Amino acid sequence: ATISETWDVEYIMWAPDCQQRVMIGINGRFPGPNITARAGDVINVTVNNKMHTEGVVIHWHGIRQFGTPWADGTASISQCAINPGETFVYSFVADKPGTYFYHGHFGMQRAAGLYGSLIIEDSPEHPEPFRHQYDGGELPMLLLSDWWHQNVYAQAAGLDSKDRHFQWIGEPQTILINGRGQFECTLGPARWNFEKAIDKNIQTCVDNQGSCKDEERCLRRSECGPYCPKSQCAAVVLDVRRGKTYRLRIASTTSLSALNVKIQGHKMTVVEADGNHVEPFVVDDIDIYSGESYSVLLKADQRATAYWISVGVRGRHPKTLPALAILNYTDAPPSSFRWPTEPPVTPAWDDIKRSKNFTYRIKARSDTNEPPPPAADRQIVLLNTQNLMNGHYKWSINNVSLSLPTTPYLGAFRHGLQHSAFDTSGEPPATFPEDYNVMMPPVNNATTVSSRVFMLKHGIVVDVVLQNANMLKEQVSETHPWHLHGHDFWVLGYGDGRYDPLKHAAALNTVDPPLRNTAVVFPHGWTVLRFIANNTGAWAFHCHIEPHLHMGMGVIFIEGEDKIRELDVPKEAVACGLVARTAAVPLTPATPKAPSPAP
Ligand SMILES: O=C1O[C@H]([C@@H](O)CO)C(O)=C1O
Repeated sequence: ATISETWDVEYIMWAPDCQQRVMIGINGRFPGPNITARAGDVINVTVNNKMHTEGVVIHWHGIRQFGTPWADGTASISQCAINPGETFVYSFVADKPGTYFYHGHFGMQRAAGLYGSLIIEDSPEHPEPFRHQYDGGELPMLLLSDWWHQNVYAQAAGLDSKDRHFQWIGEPQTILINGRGQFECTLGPARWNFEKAIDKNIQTCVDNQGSCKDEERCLRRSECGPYCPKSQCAAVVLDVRRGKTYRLRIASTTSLSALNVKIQGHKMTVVEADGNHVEPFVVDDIDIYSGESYSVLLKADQRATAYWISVGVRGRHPKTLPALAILNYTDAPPSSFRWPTEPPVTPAWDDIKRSKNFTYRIKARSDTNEPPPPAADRQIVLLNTQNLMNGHYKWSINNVSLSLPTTPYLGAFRHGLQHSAFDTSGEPPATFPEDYNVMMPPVNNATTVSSRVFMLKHGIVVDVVLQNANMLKEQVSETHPWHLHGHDFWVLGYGDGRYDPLKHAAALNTVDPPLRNTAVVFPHGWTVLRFIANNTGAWAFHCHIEPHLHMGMGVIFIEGEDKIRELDVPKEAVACGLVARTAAVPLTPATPKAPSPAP
């Protein structure tokens, strides 16, 4: 089947946390439309850029884009930003079942609200082994994000400013669940919604479109600031029936925050991560980093009443209240209703040991496991450091901070213009000095910026060692979730301190490592990944923290250079910069070739 959507991307006034701001919406709403497809379907999304003053692209996070690298939606990498007033059609195959989302990938547009959920259901050709284990069906997916009152243009300007004018974005004002949160208000609006959930006689003040029907009544009911006029911030309610088991999809598109999801009185069985099956394991709560997704099985096996779902910040000193949603047993007799006491408390933000325990437990599912190739053809070591360049804060990889060219890499390689489009003086470094101490601030904190790329021969097996380090300040190192475009990778292992192949290589897991598209590197630690470079294209690999990518925390892989020259890249994907001015070969017509299935 073919799923077709037409989207107008535009600035909208919206109140995601009960306070109205300008956001980037799709078809007049935030978050954008939910897309549901079946594995093997073709998804066509026509994007009209209705913003007057900036370009836009949409990235389909977790979709590998085999044969359609120009549809990956990364500005300056896989395509030109769609100009104001212009249209671009994304057409790609929903290659495998799983929990995904989409988001803007130009500037900091994701943090401005440009995102939505993308669910790919299984099919006879791509069955999910746990599909018969949830007799209650699926609950609405929870897409988690964080929200700032300062707009992203101010955030970017602050990050770009020099010396003492540098402004870090700080902690978010509000955590959002499906684009809804309650600023500085833990229980008010959530509690109102809670009453509504357990007593269907209390009429909602919100119509199906999310606008206000009865402003006055809702204002009276609100316990925490003006609520109903901003009914866009009403808490999410998940309805269940006692005795049934449900599938709950959870994904995080946060700009910064690592989160933890805890459902009062209930355990969860983790079965899927980033569209891959994991060996089922039972938890009280789950950690989720930006860029990750999970499916959990949830059995409604408690007393029939209503329960809180808390989403709290981990990994950074929180200044943000946990977000709340409600798990509501619809078969609760009114007489059995009891206010849940307090929402459950998510684990301490700095209990890194607990975070590691959770992450280390994730393994490939034993009955569908496809282990990685036993060895790699190439190893790339990526040291992550915070640096200063002429007074500007940067994040660097082996002392090189990524700066994107104006001509997208894919277009430059397709048309043989790479030597004029960006720095082809060689690859960026694939290692760092022996004597670098990852436990200490950099001795020399200067860095360089560059648009250089790693060139990967088609089909080779690549190992990446992500090496974390101390920041500019002593005794501080942060967690970074790294996301790879165009691929899943096997996560072979994690460890503390500096990765030493002599000591650690033998202990890497090549038996049942999980396949993922996002993996964290813990403070002062390392993570080793393996992937097969079998997808011709230009792919970003970067920290999924929006301000960190903005500050240069990423690298580019060019795969199958000669095969890129043969790709039928649609003209409108890359007709900007040098390609528009000097394309040496004729641009192919605007009709994209039908996307090909995964190899
Ligand atoms: O890039 C970052 O900058 C700040 C801080 O190091 C400087 O204010 C922070 O926490 C980051 O992750």
